[in-house]
Amino acid sequence: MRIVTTIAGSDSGGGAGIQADLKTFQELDVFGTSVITALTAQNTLGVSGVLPIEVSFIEKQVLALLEDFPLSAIKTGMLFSSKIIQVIASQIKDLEIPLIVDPVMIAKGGENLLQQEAIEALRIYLLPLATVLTPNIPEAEVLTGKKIESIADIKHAAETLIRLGVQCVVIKGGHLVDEKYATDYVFFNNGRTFSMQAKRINTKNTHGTGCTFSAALTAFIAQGLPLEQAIIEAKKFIQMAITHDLNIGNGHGPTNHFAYRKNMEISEVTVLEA
Ligand SMILES: Nc1ncnc2c1ncn2[C@@H]1O[C@H](COP(=O)(O)OP(=O)(O)O)[C@@H](O)[C@H]1O
Ligand SMILES: Cc1ncc(COP(=O)(O)OP(=O)(O)O)c(N)n1
Repeated sequence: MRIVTTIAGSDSGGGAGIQADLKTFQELDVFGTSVITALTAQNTLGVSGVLPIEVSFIEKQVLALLEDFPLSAIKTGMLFSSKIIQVIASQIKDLEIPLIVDPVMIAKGGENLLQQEAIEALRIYLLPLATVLTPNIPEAEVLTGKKIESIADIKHAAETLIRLGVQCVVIKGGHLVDEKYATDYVFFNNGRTFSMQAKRINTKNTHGTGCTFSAALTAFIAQGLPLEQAIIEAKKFIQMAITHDLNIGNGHGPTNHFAYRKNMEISEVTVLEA
């Protein structure tokens, strides 16, 4: 049994954050552990409160895991502050364990999940450690300081992020204006690049899509899938989860973490070579 961990914030509503990650891990047959960086009071309508955990206690959680578990992969999500980022980076920097960094910044409702002052810390301390970085378009814009309005801009953003030390970057296209497809763009530090195109599902229930995608990627990497295959399989997982979305709550409902295991419907993901 492969063991993985997620270092992220708790979503009381269960659709994103630690809860989405652990559900995804369970569905993909890896044993999930967690380090909670912050509590959020959250539901499908939005975030009504954020309570960061004391940095020394976050450090303690990481230590507790490292002294007992041979982790096969580590994922980070909501990290909230520069102090939290620095402590986590120094605790994991010498581990030779794949690191998947989902640079969570803003919740769907617009609430800040990462303080403004922490962006530089992400760039300096965490990105150089990342095996895979999975920004959405607004996150890629913030990390590179440049607006993204075209495929050429996506490519430039990826080049900038790779120069910061990231081995592979998946720029997710959920926020792109495209009625037909949800396309994600993948770039490796050896120059290899491809994109993944899937039918855009017309639904408001997309809470936690980014967390779920990166958690699935973490699980597939932990299972030993080659990186390229793990990324494509994670895209299939999220496509199924959105296709069979759950109408839970009154706002943006969660995705369906059960769908992939139940093999609910073959949902096509087309890989396009650059
Ligand atoms: N309506 C949709 N239909 C199909 N796939 C989607 C849809 N919205 C987002 N996705 C996919 O979900 C994943 C998360 O993307 P995105 O929404 O951009 O990230 P985040 O949740 O971090 O904002 C990506 O693979 C993206 O292409
Ligand atoms: C605790 C917590 N972590 C992350 C998020 C953001 O999740 P994401 O997958 O980007 O989905 P949306 O919030 O955009 O729906 C969160 N909301 N809470």
